[in-house]
Amino acid sequence: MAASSASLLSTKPSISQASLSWRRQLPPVFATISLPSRRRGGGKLVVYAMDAKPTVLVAEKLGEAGVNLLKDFANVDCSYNLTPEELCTKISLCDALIVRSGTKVTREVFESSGGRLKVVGRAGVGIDNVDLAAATEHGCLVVNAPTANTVAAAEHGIALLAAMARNVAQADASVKAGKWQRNKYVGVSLVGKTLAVMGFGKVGSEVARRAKGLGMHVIAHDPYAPADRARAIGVELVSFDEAIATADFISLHMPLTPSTNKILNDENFAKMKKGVRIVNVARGGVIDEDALVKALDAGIVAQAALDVFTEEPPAKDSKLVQHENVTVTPHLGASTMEAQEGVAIEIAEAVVGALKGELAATAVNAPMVPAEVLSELKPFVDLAEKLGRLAVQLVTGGSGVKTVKVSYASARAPDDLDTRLLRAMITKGIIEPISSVFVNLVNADFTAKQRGLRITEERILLDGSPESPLEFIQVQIANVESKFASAISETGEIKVEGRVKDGIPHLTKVGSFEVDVSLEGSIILCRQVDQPGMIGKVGSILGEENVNVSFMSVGRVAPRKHAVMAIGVDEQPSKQTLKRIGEIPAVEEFVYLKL
Ligand SMILES: NC(=O)C1=CN([C@@H]2O[C@H](COP(=O)(O)OP(=O)(O)OC[C@H]3O[C@@H](n4cnc5c(N)ncnc54)[C@H](O)[C@@H]3O)[C@@H](O)[C@H]2O)C=CC1
Ligand SMILES: O=C(O)C(=O)COP(=O)(O)O
Repeated sequence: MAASSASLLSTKPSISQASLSWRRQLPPVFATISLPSRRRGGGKLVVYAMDAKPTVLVAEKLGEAGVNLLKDFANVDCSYNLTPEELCTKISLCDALIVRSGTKVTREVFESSGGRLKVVGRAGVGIDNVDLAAATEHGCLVVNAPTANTVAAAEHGIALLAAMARNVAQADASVKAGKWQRNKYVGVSLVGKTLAVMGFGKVGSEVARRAKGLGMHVIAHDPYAPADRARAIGVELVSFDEAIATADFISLHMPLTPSTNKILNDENFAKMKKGVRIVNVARGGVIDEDALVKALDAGIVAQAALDVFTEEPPAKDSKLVQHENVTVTPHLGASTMEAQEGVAIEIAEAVVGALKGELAATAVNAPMVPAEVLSELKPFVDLAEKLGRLAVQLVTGGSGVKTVKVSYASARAPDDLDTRLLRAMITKGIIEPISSVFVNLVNADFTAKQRGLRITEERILLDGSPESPLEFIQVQIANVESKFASAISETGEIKVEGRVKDGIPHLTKVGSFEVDVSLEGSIILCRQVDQPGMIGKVGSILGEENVNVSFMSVGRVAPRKHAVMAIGVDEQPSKQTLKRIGEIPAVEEFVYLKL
């Protein structure tokens, strides 16, 4: 009697039963793929032998501990330096992909995966190299490892700050070239200088803390950071203009987004103090690199220390890289032994968890639902999908399935019930039976919007003890006709309602008829004139046709008037069986619904 359950990341059809996992069986063959690329001599790439385990492609160097964790659960293919074409070719055989900043996970990658790719793990923080919109549209979860390299990045920022101020890199090159230029490489002191930290998140605040230790006066700009967190480490949050105009040193720590793209540009360099020094361990794209070269040449910017570039690696003849007042490193911020081990474990755990169907705490493009909330909601997740499936199968015509109202009846306070998961599963239940797309937690809202399906949610507040998160869920589809007229409620919508009883989802209302049938197997709904012997008649037809009945319930308006009988069946009845049921004189209408 295990409840079959919806899969959070499942492809269609949902395979798993009694769990939230979605593992797919893979064909037990070797795959040999011709590569269009010139590299590897245009040869053939043997991908790997496959078994029932999922396959994880690790496309960039990942710490050993992480790879070992992955191997316990999956086939792991470590293939580095793939061309975009090679990546697109391989990806159709992979369930997960792990990258760092050096791999562009483009829309083509998702399109080439043919729906198999279920999770992209970014072994680090910045996800600007992953096309998130495409991932979401393809129902692919993106997870990152946001904490394990924070200190490494902050330490690298401080290393660059000090190295720049004291010309360490330039002086080193000069000594190695046989020179001894003590006067040329006189530096500037850090103590007492103002450092503006742009982006006061994890890395930015660690940089600020360390810079305070060096005796600097630290200010920060971050439109979204709480002032009390800054105050707690003695940092004042200021406006963007104030930060760049008053700083002796500027250290960049914001993500690359459309609003931070080239945020340091001609206009903003012009507002800076002459002789300002800039450190960038965030993303190259936050600086307009041509504008920086101009500002360096004009002496507005005295020096820059850069770990990141718009194009990586930058062109060999890049004026910026070659500039004598610029110190560069090849995107080393996260590259410490410790950080790489930490990041590898963090991402491997997140990817394995996602492949098991668990919700990742570091999901970038899906709601994060804490484990305890998830386990509480699990039977309702199943109920939600099944109600969606039932409701949509009752539709026969009208203006199309466009407006769905979901009501959640609960004694919990409204902000104590996270309905995103339930909404996603109702959407899955509604869309999948009538289309070829697959829907999961990641792409549910997107898919609904794309199909013009409007899902509104309302809460029905109940009195009583809020032990269970929900009493019942109602799904109503408006402006449609039903193939089972009795499913239309007094207000004109198709309406189904369900509850969870002993952990099993039950259908408890169809239109205005109360029924009670567990949502397992499939269901026959039958409206009849309420009279003795009906249960026996239908039951014996099903018995004669070898269809096992798991549940039967009758809901009636009043004795001897109309009743709706809900019959749970384990097997799909043949057309002949259904015809025989329809021919029972008292049966007014009936419908067979697949769960
Ligand atoms: N060079 C390297 O190897 C590494 C680079 N990074 C990069 O460092 C950056 C920061 O990483 P975390 O601190 O972990 O991220 P985070 O998300 O903790 O912090 C980013 C902060 O930037 C703020 N922000 C967003 N838009 C802003 C704007 N327009 N102006 C000012 N602040 C803004 C956010 O509110 C947030 O507080 C990211 O770009 C990340 O990719 C991180 C680790 C290693
Ligand atoms: O975590 C980040 O955002 C980084 O920039 C680190 O990049 P990496 O993993 O070293 O390629």
